[in-house]
Amino acid sequence: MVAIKVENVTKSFGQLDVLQGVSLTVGRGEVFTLLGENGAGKTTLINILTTLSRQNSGRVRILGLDPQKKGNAIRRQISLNAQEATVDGEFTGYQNLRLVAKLRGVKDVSTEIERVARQLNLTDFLKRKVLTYSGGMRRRLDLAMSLIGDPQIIFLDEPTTGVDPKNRLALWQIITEMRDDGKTVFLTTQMLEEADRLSDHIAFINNGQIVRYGTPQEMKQLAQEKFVLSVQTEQLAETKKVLQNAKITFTGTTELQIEQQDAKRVLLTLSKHTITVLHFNQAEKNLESVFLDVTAKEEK
Ligand SMILES: Nc1ncnc2c1ncn2[C@@H]1O[C@H](COP(=O)(O)OP(=O)(O)OP(=O)(O)O)[C@@H](O)[C@H]1O
Repeated sequence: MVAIKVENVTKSFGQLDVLQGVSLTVGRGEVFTLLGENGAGKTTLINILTTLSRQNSGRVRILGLDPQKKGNAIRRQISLNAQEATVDGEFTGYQNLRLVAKLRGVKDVSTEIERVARQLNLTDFLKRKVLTYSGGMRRRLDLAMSLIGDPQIIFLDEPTTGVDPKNRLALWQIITEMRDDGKTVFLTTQMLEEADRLSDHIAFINNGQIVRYGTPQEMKQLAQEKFVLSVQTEQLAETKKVLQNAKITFTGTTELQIEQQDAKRVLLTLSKHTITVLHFNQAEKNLESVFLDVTAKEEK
């Protein structure tokens, strides 16, 4: 079952072509993560999917519905947790939740508030003004507001930005529970570890297009093979010079990352210069290397 279908969507702001033919499909009940550099167009796409903005061309379906024609029906079934927390500091947690519950037309408001407050561990704080909440508590309240009214798709735009590691782990747990509960979660994040841990599928957006798509495992397999070289500290400066002279590219400062195709040449060159190699191992593949590969290739 498909929750979100996007086909060839374009969006420009004046001369700026932000989305240049984006296509993607998100299945029901999955956590889907959109990754991309700052300004890549993630929020622009979320705004289109959540009926806040319209594409210039292309086709969008949310739960089979066209946002341009069935905006109200879609808004009843989705929620958006935008980058800035939308909670009102002068209200108590309970009042914030009640406001959203009323706006969403929830029938049994207090039962619904109890349900989401329990889910997000907020029950003890509901009577306090939000002004007195810590940042992490505000974020949890903000997430609780997204769960009111039992939406089928939850859009989370960088939900853990500015959240400390302990609360981040708690939010990750909540996102996993949302998925286990059958919800579809559309996530954007700058944190590659977050994408890796939570997602069923990941898409990279670059230059207005989806340039990679797959499971976290598949994405990591796409990373280029690299080798990590370490030499004695006193030979490090000389090693770098020797590699530069041999026109072998590397990254890193103490441990040097080398492209797979240069591996043999590195060992030959270093042995000619009697440089002692301490380690020369295959680098661990992670999402960061895919991200850097993608952006570097596009820049080239
Ligand atoms: N309403 C607008 N008018 C003009 N330009 C806009 C508008 N909204 C977004 N942009 C531009 O479109 C580009 C994409 O912005 P968007 O907010 O979608 O990026 P993003 O991937 O969400 O970035 P970030 O990771 O920094 O949140 C940026 O260059 C931004 O300045």
